[in-house]
Amino acid sequence: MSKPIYLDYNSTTPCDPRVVEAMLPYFSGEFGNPASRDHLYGWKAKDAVDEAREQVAALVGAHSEEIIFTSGATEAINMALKGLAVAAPIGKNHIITCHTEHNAVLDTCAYLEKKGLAVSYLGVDKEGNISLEELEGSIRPETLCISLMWANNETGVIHPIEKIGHLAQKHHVAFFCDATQAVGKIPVNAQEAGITLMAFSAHKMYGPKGIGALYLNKKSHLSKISPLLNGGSHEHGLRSGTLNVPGIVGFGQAARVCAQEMTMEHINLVNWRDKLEVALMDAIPETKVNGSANRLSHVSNIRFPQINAENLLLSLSQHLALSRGSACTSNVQRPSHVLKAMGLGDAEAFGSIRISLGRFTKEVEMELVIEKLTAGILSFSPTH
Ligand SMILES: Cc1ncc(COP(=O)(O)O)c(C=O)c1O
Repeated sequence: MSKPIYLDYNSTTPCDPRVVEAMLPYFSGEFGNPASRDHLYGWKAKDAVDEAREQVAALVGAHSEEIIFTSGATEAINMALKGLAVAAPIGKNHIITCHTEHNAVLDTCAYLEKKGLAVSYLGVDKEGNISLEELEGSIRPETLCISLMWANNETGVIHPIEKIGHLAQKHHVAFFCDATQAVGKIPVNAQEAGITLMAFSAHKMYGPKGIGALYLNKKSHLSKISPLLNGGSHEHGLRSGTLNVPGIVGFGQAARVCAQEMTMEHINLVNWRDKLEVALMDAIPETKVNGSANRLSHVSNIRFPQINAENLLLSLSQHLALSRGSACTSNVQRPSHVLKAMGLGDAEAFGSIRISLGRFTKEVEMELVIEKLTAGILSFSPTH
């Protein structure tokens, strides 16, 4: 039986074969610990980590010493927000974020609220955009940090990052950005965007799972954080623990390939994504794209009238691997908090699916996707 067509690249991406090839020697032959300073095994591992750090830094407009390796974006987000809160000067105890952030940010903010910090949550309009006026009006003398994502994982909607960075600098507030869905997909330059700290993850950009990074702008006094993990003083004392050398090498290789190929990928994916949307809107009346204005080229969050996305995707699962939004972490079916924040009702949110294309999507697959989706949706329609 052939595998279903994978259309869930925002959840995770397959490791690029070039990434796997680069990683393989570091599991057994070159197994050294980069912290071993007294022999060749350690030196070779350190050289590989140094090179990968440079590759990752180059992709995001950073210097290599500004990259701290973590186990993924969730850890980097916790490290940034909790680390800032612990290291904050007395009286700096307010964070500004947004209702449409990933749960890694929202849950960390909820934790910090329980610890006594104040958090302001910005709303979004029906396209998923924040208001810069609301953002600036929310900044208080005690504001420690603005935490806003680069691109949304459910809709692909892109925030005006440079303008947010400018506001943060104007008011001397740290700007933490969850750039997990943007890095490797669109040009990201943390320094030019005025970002103080930034989280991202290898498995969203054709690298391995279990490795990510936190960018810390070394020039900014606002980037001071306390570590979550104490131990061997790895990563400038900010993230102790023996480094995941194969993962780091894979991350570096993934960054190198993305830097070379992301512009071409964008051109293909935006074409196919748009064709898909037009075909679905033509075939099924009242089909609407959620957050269509300014978004990543490979993402479509689309809603159909009178369907239940969970049932639809289950019925199509033999042919298509699609998702309802963010990967489900519980058995409870709740409407997407992102779509609700954009003003959708429960039924509209439950009737929405996320299609995310990627590097290994083929143009010839699009016909089958359109055919299967259209037939599936029409078979659920009560008038059919
Ligand atoms: C926007 C965003 N932030 C954070 C994360 C968490 O990333 P990781 O799986 O590397 O912890 C994800 C993954 O779904 C994401 O999409």
